[in-house]
Amino acid sequence: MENSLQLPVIDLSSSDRMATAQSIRQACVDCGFFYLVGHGIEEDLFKRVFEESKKFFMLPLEDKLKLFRTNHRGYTPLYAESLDPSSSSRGDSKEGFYVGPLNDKKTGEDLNQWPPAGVLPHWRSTVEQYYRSVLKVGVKLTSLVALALNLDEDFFEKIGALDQCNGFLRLLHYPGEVESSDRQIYGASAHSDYGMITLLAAEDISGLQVCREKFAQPLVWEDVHNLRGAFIVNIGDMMERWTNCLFRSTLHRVMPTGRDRYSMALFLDPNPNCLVECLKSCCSESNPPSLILLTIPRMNPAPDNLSSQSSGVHHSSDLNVASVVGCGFVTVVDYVPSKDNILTIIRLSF
Ligand SMILES: O=C(O)CCC(=O)C(=O)O
Ligand SMILES: [Fe+2]
Repeated sequence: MENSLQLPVIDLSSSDRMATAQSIRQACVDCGFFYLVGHGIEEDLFKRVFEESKKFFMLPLEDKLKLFRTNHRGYTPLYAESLDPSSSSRGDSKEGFYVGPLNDKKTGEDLNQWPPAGVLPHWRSTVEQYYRSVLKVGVKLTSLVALALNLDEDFFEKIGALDQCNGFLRLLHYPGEVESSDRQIYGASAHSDYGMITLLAAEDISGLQVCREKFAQPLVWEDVHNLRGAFIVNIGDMMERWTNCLFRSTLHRVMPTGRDRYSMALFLDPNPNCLVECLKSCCSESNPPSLILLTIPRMNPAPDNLSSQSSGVHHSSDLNVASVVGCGFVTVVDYVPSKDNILTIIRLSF
């Protein structure tokens, strides 16, 4: 049964930071999703960046493919990925364009790819302006998230999570017309996001759904509607891990609506060198850390086209986690294959 979900509204501009932090805590514990208003980004900037995004996706495929994703930046064509590898669909019916950190502080180089200025003259400046603005909002929000966890507001900065700020902006286009198929087609199949927080801006077309109980059967999906001018914010897996599952990294997906849909997601990920471990304030003797990280040597050869997968529940044929841990109830939460090892994050139920 599909219902509509009323998300709480958080005002980033409120002067009562403690009250705002408390509302964020409630939202993250209840559902892991909320609307963010008072963020200070002008409507005109959203409008301009959506216009540029549409211009890019309207280019001939061969031009877009010249910017095919490398270094996690650039174009990903329709059906190129499936966020839920267990789904039987042919791939997600969406195309995207990733923009990473604007310059690498270590090397000074910009690894991003940009459409040629001769083709889209305002593209780079508009997208860069939006990237900087939304990243600033995201960083400001992390200080409130820290307060919401009874931590110092610069906690995530102090532990290095925000070093060389690892924000990835993804422009997305879900075509209105999808191939006819006897299999279910998803715009984005069920997944949770990997990082700390995600800030999503979507045009006024629905399609986003969340499932508040990712381990329930059957899964219940609820529509999330757009709130004009607001970001839809959600908690990612790393934040769930920091908080010992107190803050929820909620399963979500995008369904085709029959109309073209454009959205842009900023994924604020922790710096890759930052150790994400259960916060002291989120565990105790009676509430031990419930997510455990295991590195298991591979028994089967790795496929050539490895990509890390992390979301929802994954089952792997070449590992038997329960026997490794010797514990009755084990759910594989994340599953990150590499050439020689499988990094697996499991949830223990005692
Ligand atoms: O486009 C949307 O509404 C959601 C996109 C999303 O969930 C993602 O890319 O992770
Ligand atoms: Fe997502």
